[in-house]
Amino acid sequence: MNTLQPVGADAQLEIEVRHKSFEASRGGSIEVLRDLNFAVERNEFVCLVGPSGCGKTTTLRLLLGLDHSFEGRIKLPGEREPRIGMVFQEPILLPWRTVEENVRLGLPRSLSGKNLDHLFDALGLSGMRAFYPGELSLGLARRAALARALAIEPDLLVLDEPFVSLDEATAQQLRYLLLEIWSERPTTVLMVTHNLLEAIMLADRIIVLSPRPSHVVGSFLVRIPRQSRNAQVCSDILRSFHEKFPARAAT
Ligand SMILES: Nc1ncnc2c1ncn2[C@@H]1O[C@H](COP(=O)(O)OP(=O)(O)OP(=O)(O)O)[C@@H](O)[C@H]1O
Repeated sequence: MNTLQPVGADAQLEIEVRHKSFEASRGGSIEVLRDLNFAVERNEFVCLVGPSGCGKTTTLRLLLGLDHSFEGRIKLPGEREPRIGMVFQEPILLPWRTVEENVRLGLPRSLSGKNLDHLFDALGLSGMRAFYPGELSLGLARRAALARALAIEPDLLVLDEPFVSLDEATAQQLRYLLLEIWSERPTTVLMVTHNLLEAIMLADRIIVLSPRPSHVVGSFLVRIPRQSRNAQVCSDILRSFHEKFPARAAT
């Protein structure tokens, strides 16, 4: 059984899943996770990568409390009820509410009067606060979903391929925006991605999962400061990543 990945004493998030399976449609069960153990430090940005179908989204669903049928333990940040911001592949916005209303809906009472000018501005949404989701491109809808996740000042940000199926220029712009906002107010982030270069650009650490039943194969620390991670540096880091995870790097 592999142990928790060491992250120091300040672990904010601890995942210890002994076993998680689903009923298979043709009978029997599919074991998805077995002894999946890792921790994420306070304000650490961690990307989770692994082969398709290995259980990344399942892991996020367990930690979000959307699925309770598993053996193990999950420790979330904070002593009070943690505030968790989440962005999934599909930006789930209420179509009958404006962008601003969608963002404000999620605010806890203590932040209900919050001035959101800076956030909308930083995400390039200032002119679209009164728009309805149906009037937004996918890229803008993703920005609105990010705004909603960040507005609550989350203790934990959970991102499931938030930039997938965007054109590369839009995706890159959103990655920069995310980093800019996150640098102003760092928080603990767990993000699933298939894009290793994206993980290298954003993460402090990349956790690599095995095929099903999934466990942690290892971690890759991205030690170079983010401001120095230009295209050449990222491709050098990618080479080191592939050297460390030759076969398992496929995502
Ligand atoms: N509700 C469910 N019922 C049955 N099987 C499920 C259910 N949800 C997920 N699975 C199965 O569990 C496995 C893991 O799914 P999951 O979506 O977590 O993988 P993933 O690593 O996020 O995949 P991808 O990278 O392709 O998005 C898959 O084989 C999937 O078919």
